[in-house]
Amino acid sequence: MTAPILEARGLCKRFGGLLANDGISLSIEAPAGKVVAVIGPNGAGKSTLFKMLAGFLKPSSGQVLLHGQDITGLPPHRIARLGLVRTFQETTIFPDLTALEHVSLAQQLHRQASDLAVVLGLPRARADEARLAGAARQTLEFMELGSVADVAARHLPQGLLRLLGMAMGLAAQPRVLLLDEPYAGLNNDETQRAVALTRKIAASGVSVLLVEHDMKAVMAISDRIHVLYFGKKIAEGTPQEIRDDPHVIEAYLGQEDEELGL
Ligand SMILES: Nc1ncnc2c1ncn2[C@@H]1O[C@H](COP(=O)(O)OP(=O)(O)OP(=O)(O)O)[C@@H](O)[C@H]1O
Repeated sequence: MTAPILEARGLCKRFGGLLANDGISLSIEAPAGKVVAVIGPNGAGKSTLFKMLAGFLKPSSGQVLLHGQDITGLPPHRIARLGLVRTFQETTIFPDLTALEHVSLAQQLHRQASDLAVVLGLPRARADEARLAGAARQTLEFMELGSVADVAARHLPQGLLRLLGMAMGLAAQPRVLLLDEPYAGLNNDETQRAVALTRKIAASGVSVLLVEHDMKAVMAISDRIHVLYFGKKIAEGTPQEIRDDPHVIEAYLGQEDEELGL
């Protein structure tokens, strides 16, 4: 049997007296290219889970496995090199750099030539430079950002900045891409565009794990959904199963800012 693409086993995170994640287990099974969502009311522990998966927080206990390899507690850059990449947030975007420069920067994570070879201008490093420049443009084209490649980030609207963040994640050539609230703050058209591009990413063979409050988008895009509530996982299933789950409906009752799209 092949190992799951990504697996969390009994992840716990304690902040003082608060158990923000209480034994969370989930897995993304092969084949690659699925979209899996983690939902839950505010404070349920979704961001904490994501941070542990990507190495930004050390679990109090539990394990994270990527393609069967234990990556628990590794730093984010090592996890990214192994293929699990969390998208860049707007705070990682530099106003004066162009879209292309952002993707090129993100690629540095995965450059094959050693830094020394680059400094010495060795042929292998120069060949790498050319290959990377081509790949950066391709990534922008893939995300339908080709026409704004040379536009400074300060001139890009929110919807395109979000796509640029995804393009930067893709530049690291992930096998699993973690998207943290990819549609938050986007208008309807921007959300539809971002959802379509998320699908395109998954169709290209990259497994996508996302945390999102926009239930309409989550229900439309997810193959599988995991629901957190006060640090515990209370449900897992297809969008239809989640919509019909009485525990989930109960957890969401009284939430004013979120709807299950029932
Ligand atoms: N660094 C921290 N120190 C102390 N408590 C924290 C820390 N990070 C998160 N928490 C707490 O852990 C709980 C879970 O927070 P988390 O951000 O993971 O929830 P969430 O589901 O992502 O919420 P939201 O949907 O509002 O982003 C909350 O009660 C939060 O206040």
